[in-house]
Amino acid sequence: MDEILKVENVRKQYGGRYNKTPALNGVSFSVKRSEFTGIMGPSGSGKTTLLNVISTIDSATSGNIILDGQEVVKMNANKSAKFRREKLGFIFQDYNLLDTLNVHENIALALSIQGERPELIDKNVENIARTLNIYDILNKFPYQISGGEKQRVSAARAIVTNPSLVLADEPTGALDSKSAQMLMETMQTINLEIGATILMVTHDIFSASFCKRILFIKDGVVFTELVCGSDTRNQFFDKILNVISLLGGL
Ligand SMILES: Nc1ncnc2c1ncn2[C@@H]1O[C@H](COP(=O)(O)OP(=O)(O)OP(=O)(O)O)[C@@H](O)[C@H]1O
Repeated sequence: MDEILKVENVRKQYGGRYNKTPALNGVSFSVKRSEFTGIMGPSGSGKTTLLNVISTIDSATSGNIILDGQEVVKMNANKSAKFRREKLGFIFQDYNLLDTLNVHENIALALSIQGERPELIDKNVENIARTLNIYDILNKFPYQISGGEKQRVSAARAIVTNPSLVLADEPTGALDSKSAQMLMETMQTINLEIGATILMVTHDIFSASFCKRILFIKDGVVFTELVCGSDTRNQFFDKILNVISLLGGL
């Protein structure tokens, strides 16, 4: 497996000369193609900042980030908007679906913006909807579906463009435990069956136990990492719990 993402000694400081807040203090790690990696760490440890600098929503103060061969840190605004559209998929805690579009249109939007042919768009949307078990709700609007279904629609929307990397920030944060389990099974499907590379921030050990590797962030650096290897999900859950106890909780 080749490396799709390389994060090298990335620092991020918020504020000006007199009110500096260091958020990232030299983070380094890499992610291989088709890996499902989790990021865990205490509140304020820099997890969201890390996703934001990888996705060019925010700029790093120093360091280097290379995604699919492109240097992210030096991109100008025009290039980074195109980069986000073409290379990244996003799944947020609050879904971010457009209320005036139905499920099919929400999933199709990025492909329409890219100017894909309507027949191809329909085919892609329908294929993903079947895989993620949301085919029957394609004509419904976001207000007519459950939170769990909304999040599976967000997952479909995130991968319909076949992005190099899917970034998920607390995707199960607003879900009850049954919907959270269904979403994590969905994430596993897009990882194993579609081969999507996923980087997911979560506080939730159950959600994290679906990952193949967890990076633990503390005070803006990678403190340690755990690899699932041949562990069962329950064994991996226990190992994650141990590291979190060592960190003094999340
Ligand atoms: N826009 C900002 N301006 C100034 N400081 C910020 C800003 N965003 C984040 N910070 C600070 O940077 C640090 C890291 O924040 P970040 O949101 O990345 O943490 P986090 O690990 O995602 O936390 P949580 O788990 O609570 O969401 C914190 O000290 C936070 O207060």
